[in-house]
Amino acid sequence: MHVHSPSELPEGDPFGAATLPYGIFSTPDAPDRPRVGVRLGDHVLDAAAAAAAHGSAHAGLLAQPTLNALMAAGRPVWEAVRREIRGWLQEPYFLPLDAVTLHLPFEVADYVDFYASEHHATNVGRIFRPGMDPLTPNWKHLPIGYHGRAGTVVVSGTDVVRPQGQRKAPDAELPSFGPSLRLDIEAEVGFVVGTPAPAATPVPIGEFREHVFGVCLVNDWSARDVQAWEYVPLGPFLGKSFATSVSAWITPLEAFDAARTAPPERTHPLLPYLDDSAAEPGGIDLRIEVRINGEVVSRPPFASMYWTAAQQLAHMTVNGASLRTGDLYASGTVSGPEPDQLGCLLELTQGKGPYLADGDEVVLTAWAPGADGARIGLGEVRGRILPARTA
Ligand SMILES: O=C(O)/C=C/C(=O)CC(=O)CC(=O)O
Ligand SMILES: [Ca+2]
Ligand SMILES: [Mg+2]
Repeated sequence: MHVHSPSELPEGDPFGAATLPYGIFSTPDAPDRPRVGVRLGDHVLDAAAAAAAHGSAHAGLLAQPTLNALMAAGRPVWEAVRREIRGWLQEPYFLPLDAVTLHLPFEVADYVDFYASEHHATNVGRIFRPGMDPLTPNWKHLPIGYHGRAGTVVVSGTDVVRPQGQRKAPDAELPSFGPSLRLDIEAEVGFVVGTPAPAATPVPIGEFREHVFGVCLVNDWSARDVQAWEYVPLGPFLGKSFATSVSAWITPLEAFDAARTAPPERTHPLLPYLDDSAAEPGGIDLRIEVRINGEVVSRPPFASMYWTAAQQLAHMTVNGASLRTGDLYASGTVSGPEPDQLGCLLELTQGKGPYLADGDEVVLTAWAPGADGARIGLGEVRGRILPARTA
């Protein structure tokens, strides 16, 4: 039942031979045998079958139901496997993408969400804290983040039930309980940790590549009414923990080498552990598109992010916190300087709404320039809102 991949992909296909993202798939005839697949165009390489047929030393890693074993194996193995996969692209181990089921690609260990877009932080600060400085005094000195809920990270295509909770309108005397009336999206880019790090051994900026396996798209669904009432003084909690969607494909970090770009100029001196002036350019020129019910509502530019993923990893571990295979950290909402580059409805509607309605479907896509005119895609992250389950 395997087929050959298409020998020619359309020019500029974001899933060409320069991308080759990893995912976990199963087929209808073997639904309980999820395994590693690699996307090429609109086909999936059955990497487990190809590895077994070739007697690859990595066949065991590719027959797993999650990417965690491969991710834990470390960069030399990641590079060896990628070389092997390139050698299998002309072979008959492919399945049509629409004939497989895609699963959550890795077991999420911890989930951290940052707040790294200066434009987003400024806009949200103005809306949530009018009359105060929109950027808090720490913002330019450290990448602000919070710990999210790893167990509610879901794969693209999973429906999202409208959350319920406490919310209090500014003019109401008391809080009330019910379905969120301000359900929002947050367009973000996620980084997936492969190589773990023991406690008390901070990961310097220069070691980012040794630890980060790949990149995905993230939609950090946010109930703004719940969030605005609950977050003082400890930050986001139930307003964001009900669901976080990730793409089914994890694109290897090195696929973005040609898209590396310098982050915006730093306006404040950085402590040495965050100083990236001598490191490889930490930004990535990823262009995101946000669609709601098929219509493009925004094009957030990831290159505009103030804090880089390498700085975020250095900051996450500088206190001695360990890293585990499967740790996911997201960039924070990606918003650019222009009104059509904002990464959430809170900003796109200047806090006035409308927010998501039941039945709305949100799709995030993104691509970055590769070498020789290629496009490097991130897999889409798709989610539809289902009505709240009220009693
Ligand atoms: O500034 C606030 O009070 C709230 C900020 C957010 O909701 C943003 C958040 O989750 C972090 C991010 O995605 O940038
Ligand atoms: Ca977020
Ligand atoms: Mg979330």
